[in-house]
Amino acid sequence: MLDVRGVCVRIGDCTILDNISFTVKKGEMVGILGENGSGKTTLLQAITGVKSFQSGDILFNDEPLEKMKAKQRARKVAVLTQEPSSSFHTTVQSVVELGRYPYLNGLLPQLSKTDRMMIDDAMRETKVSTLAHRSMLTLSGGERQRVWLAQALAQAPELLLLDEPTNHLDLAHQVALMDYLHQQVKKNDLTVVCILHDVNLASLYCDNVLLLKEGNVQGYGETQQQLTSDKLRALYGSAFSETTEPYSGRKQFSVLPYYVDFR
Ligand SMILES: Nc1ncnc2c1ncn2[C@@H]1O[C@H](COP(=O)(O)OP(=O)(O)OP(=O)(O)O)[C@@H](O)[C@H]1O
Repeated sequence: MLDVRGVCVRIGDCTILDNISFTVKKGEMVGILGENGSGKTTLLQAITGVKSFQSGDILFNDEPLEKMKAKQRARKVAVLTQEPSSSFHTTVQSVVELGRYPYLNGLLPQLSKTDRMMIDDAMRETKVSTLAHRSMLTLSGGERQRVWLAQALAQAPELLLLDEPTNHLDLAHQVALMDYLHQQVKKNDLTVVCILHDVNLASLYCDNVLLLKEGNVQGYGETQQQLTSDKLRALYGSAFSETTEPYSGRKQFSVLPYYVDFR
């Protein structure tokens, strides 16, 4: 489905991404992990065409993404960025409705019954229906985050790219969001590529993880194989202890404070 081949991004003399390659299959959930400044957002921006890359290819179902027309691409790929602009006085309902824009045609486009149904579904799933008539300016950070997610879901993409989607969310909403995405991946074959700072959420939910360090791939593959305390130490420069979550059998990590002698 998504094939990133040898992508390099340079800004001035600086190499931000160096020869990045990985493949994501339909119906997979992939986490991108790495320290601040390692190039995670730049990679998502290269995939969405916001940032140009100097070499390499990014293919979606064997077609170069950058050659697709904007509307065609928006029907296939939706993006939830880290800080979507929200400094305007518009209602939650209108923001989510914009998710259907790639499907509208004509000079005076009208939402169809299907469009309305998809908007309602997305708002219900993200629990923002009761906020429909509120101005975006009056929402909390977590509520706003859920509205942007509703917009991305209303777009009904095949591939959903998320930059730190659990940012601003409390623990219950983080798990609810990840549960929902996981369900969409497993039941509806949605493909998700998701930047996460929470290694434990990545371990619980992602099929594969991509480990990025200073613009290079440190590892890519099955989550439980990639996530080890040694690899995390190399990735983040901090020590981690490892346990197994008894119900899912998945690894969980604690970052160790300096006063713990872990050697
Ligand atoms: N326009 C630019 N000019 C110069 N450097 C840039 C530019 N855009 C990004 N960078 C640098 O590229 C590097 C990667 O940035 P990026 O935002 O992709 O990191 P990230 O892994 O998403 O970080 P974070 O976890 O902090 O969000 C950083 O060092 C950043 O300062």
